[in-house]
Amino acid sequence: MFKKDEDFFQDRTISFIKLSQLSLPKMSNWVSCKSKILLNTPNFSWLPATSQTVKFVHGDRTGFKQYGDPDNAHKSDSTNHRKPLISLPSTIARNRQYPARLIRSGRSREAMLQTLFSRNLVESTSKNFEDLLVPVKVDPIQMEEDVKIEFEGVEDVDPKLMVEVLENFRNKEIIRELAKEHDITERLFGNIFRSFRDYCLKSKPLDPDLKVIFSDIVKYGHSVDQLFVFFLTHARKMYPHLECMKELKSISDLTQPHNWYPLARTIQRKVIFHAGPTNSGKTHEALQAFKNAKSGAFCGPLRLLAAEVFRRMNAEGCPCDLVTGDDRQYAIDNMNPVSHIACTVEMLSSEMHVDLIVIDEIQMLRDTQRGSSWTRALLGAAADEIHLCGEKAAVPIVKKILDPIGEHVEVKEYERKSKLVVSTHGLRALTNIQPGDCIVTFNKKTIFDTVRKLEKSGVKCSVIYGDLPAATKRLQAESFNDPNDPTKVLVSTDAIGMGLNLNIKRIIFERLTKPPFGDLIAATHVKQIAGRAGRFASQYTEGEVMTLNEDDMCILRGKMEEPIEDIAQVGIMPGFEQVELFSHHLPKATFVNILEIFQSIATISGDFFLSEAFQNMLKISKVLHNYDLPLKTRYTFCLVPYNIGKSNSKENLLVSVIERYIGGQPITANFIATLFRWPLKLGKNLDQLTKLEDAYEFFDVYLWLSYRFPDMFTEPEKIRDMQIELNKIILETIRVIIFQDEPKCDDELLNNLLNEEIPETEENITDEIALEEDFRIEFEAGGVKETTDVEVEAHEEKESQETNTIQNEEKKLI
Ligand SMILES: Nc1ncnc2c1ncn2[C@@H]1O[C@H](COP(=O)(O)OP(=O)(O)OP(=O)(O)O)[C@@H](O)[C@H]1O
Repeated sequence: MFKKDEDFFQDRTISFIKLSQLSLPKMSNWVSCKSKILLNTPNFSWLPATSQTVKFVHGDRTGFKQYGDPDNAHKSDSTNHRKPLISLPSTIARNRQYPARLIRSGRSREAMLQTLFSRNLVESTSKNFEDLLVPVKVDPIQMEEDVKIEFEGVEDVDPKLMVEVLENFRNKEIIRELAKEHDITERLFGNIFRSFRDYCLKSKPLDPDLKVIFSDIVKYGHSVDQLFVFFLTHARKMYPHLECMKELKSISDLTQPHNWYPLARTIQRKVIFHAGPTNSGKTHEALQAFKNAKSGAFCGPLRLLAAEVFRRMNAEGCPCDLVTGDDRQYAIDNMNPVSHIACTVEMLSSEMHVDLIVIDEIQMLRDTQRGSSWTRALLGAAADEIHLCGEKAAVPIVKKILDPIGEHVEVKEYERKSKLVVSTHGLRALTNIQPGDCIVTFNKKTIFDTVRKLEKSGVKCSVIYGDLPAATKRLQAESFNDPNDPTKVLVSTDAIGMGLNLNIKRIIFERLTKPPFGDLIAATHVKQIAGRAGRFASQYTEGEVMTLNEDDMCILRGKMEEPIEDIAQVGIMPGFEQVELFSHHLPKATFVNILEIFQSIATISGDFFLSEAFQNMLKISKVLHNYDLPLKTRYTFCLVPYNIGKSNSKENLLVSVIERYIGGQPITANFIATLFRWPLKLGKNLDQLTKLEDAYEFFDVYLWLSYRFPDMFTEPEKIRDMQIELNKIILETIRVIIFQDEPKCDDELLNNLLNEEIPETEENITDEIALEEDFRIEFEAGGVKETTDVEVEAHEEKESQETNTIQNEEKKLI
């Protein structure tokens, strides 16, 4: 923002909704006439550098005239004596993913999350430590009359005096401090004291040592402090963890993860960081070193990428095996492993010493779900030479993490090999699509809507999105890449963002927001996706990036210019050894309890965060809670890459498999076929397609388990055959949906729920009218068109009906 702009805001204390580099004033500072949004300021010199892309319009109430040179717009304004009119970027205004009312009220994303938390839609992740401790009941002694005689000789103390003594004990400051030193927190102290008092007052007889202490305190004025030893013994019976708190804290100390990898710590590793933007040849360079090494491992972020390296290495005369969670392929055979492997990062063993290891897309360290796998690979890779490839933003954190080990990081910087330009305009209409275009959206329904429109006008498309089986993705990518294939356009989610080499000429963002909260996508993400255009050595050597809607171009420019912030924290996850040690110290605790206690007392330094994968592990551990399984088996099952989320059917599938496992019966392909009522039928809509994809995902889970429990998951080959069959069904279903059926998948439930009521203040209503106006510009296959007032009313009517439906759904849910 310009200096003068800051002054402007300081004068007027206006608050902002920050949209990347484009800062808009709070909606209350925009006023609307019926069909336009006016900026309620005397001038608009405040607009930030990216403002040249904001559409400046002025004129009458119905027309939208655009100034070619917005920098001079204020001059026009001064001559015209009219307030300037600005249309909001349509990503914000048109996109219902970003709840309009929240934008209008200036409420933050945090506020949205709070709403979700308060509705229990998002689970709170970590519990208070004390909430997790289940006290063991310590009952007062109740002995038979004849046994009591043995203890006679020590005088009974008057219970009233005992109460007094206990009260003094409880209220003494030094006692509290002593308790704290033994890890007895205030809250535990209260619980323990109540139980201890009951024990002292109700035990018949009270054990003689304790009786003597009470007697001495009452008769001879001894200090109540003498009770502490008995209190502590009682506390440790109630809360066994108090006896090993030091050990538990030390096991859950995650501040020095480099010490978890003894083999890597015996090697003086040479670390080379290939840093640069996408398509700068980083991976290519690292792969040259990989090929020339005597032995090596390549760790990629995706199965597809690992498989690509596996194929490429073998084709280039470097024998290489493939190891992913659910697949193994060999240059020779499984009895003769070769010295090079390509694997997914999760599969890298820290107990295998090789000459050289490549860790691709190292910036994934910051990923909330999978980041811990990169941290593990970075610290645990047992090789003489480590090659890291990724964004420059990861260099400082990598150096910081490796510093305590004394490892120096040599940084090699790269420039993008081919040109990538941000277009001067948006695509405006699907009719302007060209061969080599890739439309990127973040919603499956939009993918199919878009493909249907394109196919209707004779444009053949490939489709790629995250849930699509890897094999289907590969086939779709191959069709798009093949110059002899009629498929010329790709419609995809951000699933293309990493590693895949695709023959893309232009990346076209359908929108720049991402479900479920409708956040604007981060600059790093935008650049990563945009970088797929114009790959070096591909069919298109120059790439271009644009948005579908003209109005979103300003945001895109801002994102492409935004510097990428250095990574501040990386993911971390405890290993089996730590969980095992915990369970050794807390033999009576359940596995769920062990994980929860671990999470609550774990110490993590500022450079790390506990991976969200830990939450998934916790979720699966709750599903397995009632089943009797050895610790290691339970732990392995909990690591299964299966995001059960809130899906009952996914949970039931897992339970069926576990029950059979516990019953000692092998989990055969036949059993799986029965579970799914195989053969599966062709789907006709998005819901049915999702079910087919879920089935494919479960087959992947089977394959994953078959490598861990080969004696029980006995028929991986048959499952692979079923996957091939299922892949055909999925491809055919996609075709059916595109050509015949209307998708029936509703918009994200969460988004609907986010459109919660906000008090209808005058300010909000004004803003609402203003925003609705912007919905008038809608993208259609025929291009940008202006809507008439009648259409606007019809649109408003529809919106209001939708709101009622949403509110009814909300009520039902609540
Ligand atoms: N020196 C080179 N000679 C031939 N081809 C190259 C060379 N450098 C890069 N390439 C090719 O250019 C494409 C992009 O290179 P590469 O994948 O190494 O880039 P990158 O910087 O790792 O990008 P990303 O981070 O997006 O994966 C690949 O197809 C690669 O094979």
